[in-house]
Amino acid sequence: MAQQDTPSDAKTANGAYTDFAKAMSYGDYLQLPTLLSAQKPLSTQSDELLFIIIHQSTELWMKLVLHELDLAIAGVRADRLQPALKNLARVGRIQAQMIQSWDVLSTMTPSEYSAFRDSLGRSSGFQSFQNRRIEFLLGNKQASMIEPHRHDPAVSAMLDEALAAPSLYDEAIRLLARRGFAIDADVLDRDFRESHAGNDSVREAWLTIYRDPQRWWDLYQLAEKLVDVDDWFQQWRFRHMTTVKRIIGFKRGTGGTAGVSYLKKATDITLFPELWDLRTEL
Ligand code: HEM
Ligand SMILES: N[C@@H](CC(=O)c1ccccc1NC=O)C(=O)O
Repeated sequence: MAQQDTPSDAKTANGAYTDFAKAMSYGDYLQLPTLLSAQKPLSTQSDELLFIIIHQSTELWMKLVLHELDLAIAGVRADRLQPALKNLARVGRIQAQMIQSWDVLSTMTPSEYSAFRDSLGRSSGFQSFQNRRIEFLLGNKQASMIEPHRHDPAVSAMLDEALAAPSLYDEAIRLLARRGFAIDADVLDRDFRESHAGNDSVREAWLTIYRDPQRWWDLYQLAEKLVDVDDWFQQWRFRHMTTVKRIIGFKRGTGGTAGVSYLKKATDITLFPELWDLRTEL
């Protein structure tokens, strides 16, 4: 009987196994039937498949970004900086992929997109709950962004929790305090539902670190990883805005915002303000 559960050792000429009636195959492990049946264009326009795949692959990368950011936040909180730096380095490489994917999408012309845009209804990336959780973990907090998710209790609970929790940068600032830097009490104990506003005591701490990197090497490395993430996030937002401009011009967004002007405003967002400010003073 056990013998029936054992796959045969039948092989091709180059030694590859061929019997997957009983053994786990590549497609089994990766759930490919599920993954590859999730692309359901609503129109007959052939470019809609590109549109769906770009979004789905970005959402998969976002899933990994969230996984790595959760680990990085927990690592900084527990004073385990080296593993957290590794998580952040990986986030950076994923962001590079996400930025690169705008070039693939830009092969779609306005004529091609307008042929299926109507079938998107009110759906929009504005309603990406993974993107919103990433923004919250990185400290860009806006409670109203949870409203489009109120119809989904599980998603809104997840976003409520992320909104109320200290961000990656809040944890980095708490670490500075644990290392002996004089950080204002109202920065350490604040309402985390709001975005962090630039603060002199935090800027002074980072300045001290950048003036003597050798002495503060791990904090200096953390700061540069944070700047990488902020820089690449800004680049992603910028490419989103320019790609949208070339595909829909200045039309309103399906999500209800003014469109390009909304996205352009978002390119000004700075997640870790003191880390940018210190460069002028150094
Ligand atoms: C033809 C391509 C695209 C167009 C025309 C487009 C257009 C827009 C517009 C106009 C908005 C503003 C909200 C609205 O009113 O709809 C928006 C938001 C958004 N889009 Fe796209 N988008 C495109 C591709 C993508 C892709 C590939 C992603 C990747 C997942 C994406 C993710 C987002 C996100 C996360 C937001 C929310 C941004 C924020 O609130 O800060 N978009 N998009
Ligand atoms: N907001 C876009 C529509 C859009 O791009 C979209 C629609 C459904 C799912 C994801 C989308 N991507 C990003 O916003 C538009 O106004 O054309």
